[in-house]
Amino acid sequence: MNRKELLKVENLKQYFPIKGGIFGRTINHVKAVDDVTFTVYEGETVSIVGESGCGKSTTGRAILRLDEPTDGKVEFNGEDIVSLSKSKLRRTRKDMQIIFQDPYASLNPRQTVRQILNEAMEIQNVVPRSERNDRIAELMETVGLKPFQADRFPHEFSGGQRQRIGIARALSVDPKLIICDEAVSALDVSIQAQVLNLLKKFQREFNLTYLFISHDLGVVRHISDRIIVMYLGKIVEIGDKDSIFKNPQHPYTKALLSAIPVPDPDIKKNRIILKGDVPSPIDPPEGCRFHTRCPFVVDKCRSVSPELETRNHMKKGHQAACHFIEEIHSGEHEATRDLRNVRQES
Ligand SMILES: Nc1ncnc2c1ncn2[C@@H]1O[C@H](COP(=O)(O)OP(=O)(O)OP(=O)(O)O)[C@@H](O)[C@H]1O
Repeated sequence: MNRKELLKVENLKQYFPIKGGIFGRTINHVKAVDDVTFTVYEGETVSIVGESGCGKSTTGRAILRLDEPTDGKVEFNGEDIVSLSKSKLRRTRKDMQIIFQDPYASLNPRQTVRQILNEAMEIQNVVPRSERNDRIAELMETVGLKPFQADRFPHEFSGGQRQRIGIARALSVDPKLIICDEAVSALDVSIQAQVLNLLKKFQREFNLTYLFISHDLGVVRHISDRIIVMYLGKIVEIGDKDSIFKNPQHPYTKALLSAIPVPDPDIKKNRIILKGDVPSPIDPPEGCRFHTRCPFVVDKCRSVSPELETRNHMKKGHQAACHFIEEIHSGEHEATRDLRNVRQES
């Protein structure tokens, strides 16, 4: 089946300047996103995962041009987003919505829900004024709220209900893509499940595409078709959900997954504890960015940056950026050999 490419991100870079000195000149840059390329197909959910600070949110913001990207290309529905004029961008934004982690911070506390939804439709000019109240009642019901609650203010709702309002606002303009930036992270687990199920239902009903940004691998496992793993501004692995969860290739992905708690105490996991902290994105390590924390590091990793690639034992579309994917997989990497020898000796 030929899937339609809805979003194409190519060599995206987002460097934030650091100003200093008495003249406030740019003295350095935070390389928050550094040469990121991926495609999102219509109707799928692609998640971006990784530790705090790896560049997930920055990627989402750069795609929407909430921050102007430093370099690279973002193509949405065949249109080059980066070179659009402000007025054309405003029109295209109708099709690309974002839901944030904290719905309270993103909803104007002085507006009723009706005003909030009205404003979204007004800006995008999607529903004639005379039909807006009907549309608002319909939207409220769609997200599991009562139409009369539209005359209440955001503080009169619970966290889960507020997130439903955030979703209603995104849906009000009939978008194609919704970027969910830690959209359920602040909610209780049971409410999280409700909101995730709602998002899945809308995806089927309205043929929506999601770019789902989250640090929570449990949530990501539930919602994703494909997963992108980021480390220090770069993609280290990309693949469909099963490939990533059942057959992770990059040592960083293996470490992330090994840290997920297992409910059954009889199941023992080989937890990979990463040494040290994530280095600064101002001065990222040479070669492979993960080498300072990698249990398999050898000299080559310190100088040569690995490309994303697929090896024979990997499924089509599954790529990882590590020089030693095959050796680690087969247990022939010198670090795995050393570990085995230690085990045999003891
Ligand atoms: N406007 C900005 N100016 C300077 N640095 C920024 C800015 N926005 C983000 N950064 C830096 O860019 C890096 C990536 O941040 P980003 O928020 O994208 O990470 P993240 O993976 O989404 O993590 P989190 O889940 O904690 O938000 C971090 O080092 C952050 O401090």
